[in-house]
Amino acid sequence: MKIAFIGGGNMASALIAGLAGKLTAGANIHVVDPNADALERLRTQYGVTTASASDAAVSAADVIVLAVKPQSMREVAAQLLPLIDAARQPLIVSIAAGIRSADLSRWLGGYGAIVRCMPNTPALIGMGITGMAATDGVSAQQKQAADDILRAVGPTVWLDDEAQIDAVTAISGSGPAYVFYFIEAMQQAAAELGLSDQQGTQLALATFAGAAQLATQSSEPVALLRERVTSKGGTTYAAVTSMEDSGVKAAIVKGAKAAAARGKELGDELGAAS
Ligand SMILES: NC(=O)C1=CN([C@@H]2O[C@H](COP(=O)(O)OP(=O)(O)OC[C@H]3O[C@@H](n4cnc5c(N)ncnc54)[C@H](OP(=O)(O)O)[C@@H]3O)[C@@H](O)[C@H]2O)C=CC1
Ligand SMILES: O=C(O)[C@@H]1CCC=N1
Repeated sequence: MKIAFIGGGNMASALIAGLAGKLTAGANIHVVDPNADALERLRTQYGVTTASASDAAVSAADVIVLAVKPQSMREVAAQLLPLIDAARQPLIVSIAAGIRSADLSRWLGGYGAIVRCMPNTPALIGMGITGMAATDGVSAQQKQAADDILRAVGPTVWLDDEAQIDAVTAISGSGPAYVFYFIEAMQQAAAELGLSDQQGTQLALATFAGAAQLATQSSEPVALLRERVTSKGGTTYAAVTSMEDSGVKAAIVKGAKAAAARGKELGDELGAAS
């Protein structure tokens, strides 16, 4: 399978790390990005081919992954339009937050074979997760190809309704940042309680990894696992009560909803701008 990436930034690099040499040889992956340094790094690390602008190798691809910022998608679609071989109908996979398939299709002259998806950066170590939605013009074979690509970096979750991608973005697309934010808070607390940076980081990271694995492997609800840590009148009770009093859970729910709303707003703004 020949795959072309338009945009070779953070998320494309994470996907390429999982794909190259696994699903397909690095030489079958072509990356287009204006940044020479980013392209040099991708060539050296994964053996991909590169170009500073869309070229014949993009036309020859079976799958074209659009991995540029949402604000660049319309311009990228215009650059891509003359290069798409309508007879071959390559699959277009968009990972951009907010951008709806209907708008992308319109920018590509009514193109039908589009899968919209929302991966996340743990893809870099093969531990991503991706929400996906296909348009009606996507063949079963193309849907399988999109699934193969994203499954190379973690599980995939297919959605019946593309609008749910904004919710996926709010939970797993942006989610790694919330987890890092919580880890940063744990690191700060460790330092303020007198532990060294190295100790605080080791304790916080192992606690996150252990708790996430325990929750993944357990058949019991996460709330019950939390209760098991929480002895009556003990330290955890003091911590969780203080966090509840500070509205931590409500703030996290509100934050995730803000991410979903921003996804929808991006779609409205950038789609309406066409
Ligand atoms: N980062 C994440 O965790 C996730 C991101 N996404 C989505 O992935 C997309 C990319 O995000 P991310 O990787 O973080 O962004 P980056 O800014 O890291 O990468 C985008 C890259 O595309 C380049 N670019 C801009 N215009 C063009 C063009 N016309 N042709 C080719 N390349 C171009 C940019 O160059 P320059 O910098 O010079 O403009 C940049 O190197 C976004 O739409 C985002 O919503 C989805 C899931 C998770
Ligand atoms: O912050 C963003 O807009 C992108 C989409 C999900 C993660 N990063």
